[in-house]
Parts: sequence; structure tokens; C-alpha cells
Amino acid sequence: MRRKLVAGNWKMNGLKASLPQVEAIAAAAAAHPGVDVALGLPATLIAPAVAVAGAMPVGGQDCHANDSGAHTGNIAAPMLVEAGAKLVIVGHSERRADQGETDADVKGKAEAGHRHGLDVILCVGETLDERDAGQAEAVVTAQIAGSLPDGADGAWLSIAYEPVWAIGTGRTPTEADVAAMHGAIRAKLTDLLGTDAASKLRILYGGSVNGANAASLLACADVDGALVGGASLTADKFVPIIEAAASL
Ligand SMILES: O=C(CO)COP(=O)(O)O
Repeated sequence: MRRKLVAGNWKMNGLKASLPQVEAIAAAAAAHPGVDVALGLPATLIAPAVAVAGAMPVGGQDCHANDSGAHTGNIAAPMLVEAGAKLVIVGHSERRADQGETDADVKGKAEAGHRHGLDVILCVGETLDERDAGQAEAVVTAQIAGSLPDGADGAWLSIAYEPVWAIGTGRTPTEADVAAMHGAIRAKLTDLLGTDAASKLRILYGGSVNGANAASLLACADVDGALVGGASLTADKFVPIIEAAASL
């Protein structure tokens, strides 16, 4: 049985003034030991957040495929580890779009994270045009085939299905569409890894998750958690999502 994971992605938000939110979210995580809770934070907040997060893992939102080198402005997995990170998000659609990251880039990043002992959340998702063209499952399964790290055989890896058109828009797919896509992702993972390994990986849903819709999204077949953007920035919005996961 896979434990539910409720992960927050703060994106390019958060100064030290937000540390009390981290502390409050960590307190809620401790109060719900049946659910895994984590936060993907700006790199500058990782170390100060670790100091107030107790047992709740925090991490970064990207890492380079290499451990060091001439890559101005990038961050390497060992740097995240040294700051106290326990996880890293890779392949978010905002980075695929803004930084032009390819599936091969994302694979290298995921492998770097794992090489340094980080849990990895690997994001995939189709655009609205791709969905309207009936290509959603083909696009997402191709992203998985191209970006799945070697050695993807354990609970350290989660796949986050985040339809681009649902991110920050207040729109979500129907429960039937979520279940169908998560089923297609599980089937693809089974093809690539075999039943045993594929059954260990969590598949998260992300895109406009909030306290009101979390329970129904998290109850869909093959949904093992959520990756939450806007509603993870404050405890008053994030804790109800943790509670929804705990209630299932
Ligand atoms: O991109 C997301 C998480 O990675 C989702 O963002 P929102 O929850 O703000 O839609």
C-alpha cells in the first residue's frame, strides 16, 4: 500500500518572513503521521526552513545533472543536500517552458538527485492544445519514457501529473480524466519497469488543488498524493489538504 504524499511547491515565492508558515505546516504534518508531507522551497529558504521543520522533509525545485562546474546560476544536488534538502522537484512544466528543459535534461536531473540520496518528484503534463487534440496520454507517456531516471525502482521517485492548463487556473480535470491519466501512467511505468517496481512509485496529481477539491482528487484511482502550488504557501490553505489526505 502506497502512503499518500502531499507536497508543496513554493515556486519563486518565500522569504524568511514565511518561515512561520513552514513551522505551522510541519506541526500539521507531525499531527498526521499517516500522511507524508514535504515542501519544495526556493534554494535560499532550504537551510532556514530545515531549522524549523522538525521531521518534515524540505527540498529544492531543480538541480543540475552535474555535481559541479561552469553553470552560472544553477544549483547542484550536493548543494541541496548540504543545505539540508531531502527531496528535489524536477521537470516542472514552468522549467520545461521557461528554461527549455527537455526530457533528457530532466532524466539527468532526476538521476543526479537520486545519486545524492534525494527523493525525486518528476513532473509531467500536457498543454491545453495537446489535450484538445486528443494527445494528452500520448504526450504524458512519452514524457515519462524520455525522462524516467535509470534505476527507478523505489519509493524515492514520485511522478507528478500536472496538466499545464490546470496550474494556477482554478481549473481541474474531471475525476474520470484524472483516474484515466493516472491509470495510463501506471501502465506505462509497468511497461518500462515491471509490475513490482512500478507499484512502488507514487503518482501525484497537481494543478489547482485546494482544500475543497483535495479529498475527491486524492480519492481517484491511482492518485497517491498531490503536488500543490498556490495553496501550499500558507498553513491555513495547505493544512486542509493534509487533513483531506489523512481522512482517506
Ligand atoms: O504547479 C503546481 C505545483 O507544482 C500547481 O500549482 P497550483 O496548485 O498553484 O495550480
